[in-house]
Parts: sequence; C-alpha cells; structure tokens
Amino acid sequence: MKILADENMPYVQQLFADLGTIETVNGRMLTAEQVQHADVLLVRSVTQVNAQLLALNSQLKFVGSATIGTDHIDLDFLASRNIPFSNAPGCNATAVGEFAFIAMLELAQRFNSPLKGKVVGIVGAGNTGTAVAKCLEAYGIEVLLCDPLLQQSGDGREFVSLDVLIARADIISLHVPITKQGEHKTWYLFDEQRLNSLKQNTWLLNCCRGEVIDNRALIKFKQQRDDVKVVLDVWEGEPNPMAELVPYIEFCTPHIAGYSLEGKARGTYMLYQQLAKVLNIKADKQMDSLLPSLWSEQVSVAEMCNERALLQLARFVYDLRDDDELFRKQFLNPQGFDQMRKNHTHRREFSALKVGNTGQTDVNWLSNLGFSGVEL
Ligand SMILES: NC(=O)c1ccc[n+]([C@@H]2O[C@H](COP(=O)([O-])OP(=O)(O)OC[C@H]3O[C@@H](n4cnc5c(N)ncnc54)[C@H](O)[C@@H]3O)[C@@H](O)[C@H]2O)c1
Ligand SMILES: O=C(O)[C@H](O)[C@H](O)COP(=O)(O)O
Repeated sequence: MKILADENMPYVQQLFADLGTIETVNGRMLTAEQVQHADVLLVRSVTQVNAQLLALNSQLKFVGSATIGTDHIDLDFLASRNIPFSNAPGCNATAVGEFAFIAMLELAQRFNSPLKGKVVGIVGAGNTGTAVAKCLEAYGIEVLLCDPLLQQSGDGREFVSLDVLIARADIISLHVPITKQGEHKTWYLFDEQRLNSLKQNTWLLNCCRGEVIDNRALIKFKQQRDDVKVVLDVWEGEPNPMAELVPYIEFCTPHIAGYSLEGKARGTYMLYQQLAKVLNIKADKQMDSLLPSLWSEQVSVAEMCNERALLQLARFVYDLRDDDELFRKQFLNPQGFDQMRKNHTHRREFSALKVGNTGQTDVNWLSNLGFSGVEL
C-alpha cells in the first residue's frame, strides 16, 4: 500500500510504517502525477484536495487531513467517488486555546492593562472557542459566547448576538470556520463596517482563518484607530500576508496557533485510528509514547502573586514573543511563511509542565488551566 503524506506531518513513520510504504511530499506543491498511485493520502491545510488533484488516481482508499478546518477539501467530490475521508476535529483545540490565552496575557503586559477584570467575547464556540473559554474561566475571566448555529441546535450554554458581544467585550477572539455562503457566512465577517463598530480599546485576535477579517479594511481601520490592538495568527492570502498590515499588528505568527507538538501528534494519531477503521485492523500504537519530555519537567510555585507571574509561567512553556520576532524578520523572504511553519517544532502545551506547589496559597486552579500535577 502506498501512503503519500505531507512532509510537515510529524509521527507518520512511527504510526503508519507498518501499514505500507510512505512517501513524504511538499503539500503546497502536490500534483496529480504524484498522487496517481497513492492508496492513502494524508494532507494538511495547504493541500487543495479536489477533482484536479485526484484526476489520475482510481485506487485511493482513504484521504485524511490532520487539521480541524476542511475548507481545503472538496468533500462532495470525495463522497461522489466513495473515498472515505476524515479530518481531526479538536486535535489542536487546546493549542489554539492556550495560544489565544497567552496572547491576551502578553497584550495585558505590554499595555499595562490587566486581563483580570476584562470581558472576553468568543465568536464561534466549537472546539477551539471552548478551549479558550476554559483557560479564561480557570483564571476567573468573564466570557461571552456568540455562536448562532450552536444556539439554534440547542446547546445549553448562554449565547449573545455578535452586536451585543462587540458592544460588551473588551477582547474579541475569533474561532469560526471559513464559510462563503448562508446566513452565518464568515468570509469578511469583520468587514469595514464591523471593524468600525469596535468599541474603544478593544483587543481583537484572529486564530481561525485569515479571510474572516477583511485585511485591507483592517489596514485602513488601524490607520485611524491605534486604540484597537490586534493579534493575527492567520492572514488573508497566506502564505503572503499583506506587508503593509504587519506593522499594525501587535503579535504576528505564521498560522501556528494550533502547532503544539501535542496538537500535531493528536492530528496524525486520529488519522491513524480512522485509517485502521477503514482497513478494519486494530490500531495498537499509543500516542503518549510519541511525545518527548519538556526541557524542564517541573517547576515549583509558592504562590501566583500577580498576572506577571502567570505570564512567566506560561512563557516557560511557550514564549509568543520569539515567534513574533521571527515572523517580522522572515515573512517577506521567499517561502518565509512556510519555512517558519515547517520549522515550528518547539511548542508544547501547558500539560507538558508539572507545577508543584510549595507555598500556603492554593494554586490548584492552575490545573484547570491545563498544567499537570498541581498539588497542595
Ligand atoms: N490557527 C490555527 O492554527 C487553527 C487551528 C485550528 C483551527 N483553526 C481554524 O479555526 C476554525 C474553528 O475551529 P474549531 O475546532 O473551533 O471548529 P468547530 O467546528 O469545533 O467550531 C466552530 C464553531 O463556529 C461556529 N460558527 C460558524 N459560523 C459562525 C458565525 N457566523 N458566527 C459565530 N459562530 C459561527 C460553528 O457553529 C461552530 O460551533 C477551524 O475551522 C479552522 O479554520 C485554526
Ligand atoms: O485547521 C486547522 O486544524 C489548522 O488551521 C491547522 O493548524 C493548520 O495547520 P496545517 O495543516 O496548515 O499544517
């Protein structure tokens, strides 16, 4: 069996080698000729899987995408060819949740304006939106959710409209899929008009898809509204963000909010499990054995005296400033955006760090935030 896999998908060898011959490819440049003799195709978000890509292949048994988003997959076409497909819902939700939370702590530090006491509005309350809410609620932050689709489907949580969210939230974090049609389409959800409706000093974070914000309108908006602070992990026109936009953004990253080692491993592992189902074989490998230890496994905390201490603890696991600095240096290089993504192998989730408690103050809430082993 020939397994064709994106070269940026870690742990493919460890999980799939027993099932066939693996060939790794550049997912953005993949051609119909390369796919011609594949039995299994494993992709990431940069590969458009459609009639054109599969034109020469008549033997494909499975397509897997180690991602949450499926906007790069022609699902109707795969169904018409009876090719089983699976993505990896939720695989990197914790990574995105922690990324957004850390970005909020970084903004708070930079602008000397504490996160504690602010109201955060989350647009899209699915896996990643819920993961952000979990971090925020662990820290005692009020969260507003806007998700008309979940609201209509009977989700028991409390929801508000987007207008109410914009009016009430000090911080807005975007977590919707990209959709181009329908009543709740998200393409340019934040267009010129909506950007202009942001209240003074709002912080706006986009960790979902670049085109949820009209990036040209954002440049124009930021030229007038320095009070609004923006964090972008995703960009209109990736892998070529608009160069004029970058100086207006507080923290810039190359679509890596979901790129924790844990998130990537979960994505590949979920595809391994799905392929095993399709092939009707037992998936007997374990995911935990794939992950290395963090460079320091444990820290001891006497008390979490202020927000800066919390940020220091978060930076111990992931320092967003490093990625932002690298982005500004490299995003204009040829293939710079994709190179940064390819080389992004250092990030861990909070759970990789055990936090011991050596003081009298209760810091057990850190375990709700995701850290391991918090004990009194
Ligand atoms: N930056 C990254 O690295 C990264 C990582 C993971 C996911 N993503 C992107 O984030 C998106 C969301 O991921 P997820 O796991 O939370 O997906 P999900 O499907 O679990 O949740 C998305 C939610 O958005 C809601 N929604 C759709 N249209 C909406 C609208 N107009 N207003 C408000 N809510 C709306 C849906 O009802 C759903 O509950 C993915 O589709 C993907 O595009 C990016
Ligand atoms: O949709 C997703 O899961 C994310 O956007 C994902 O992190 C994208 O990563 P890629 O597949 O491009 O490596």
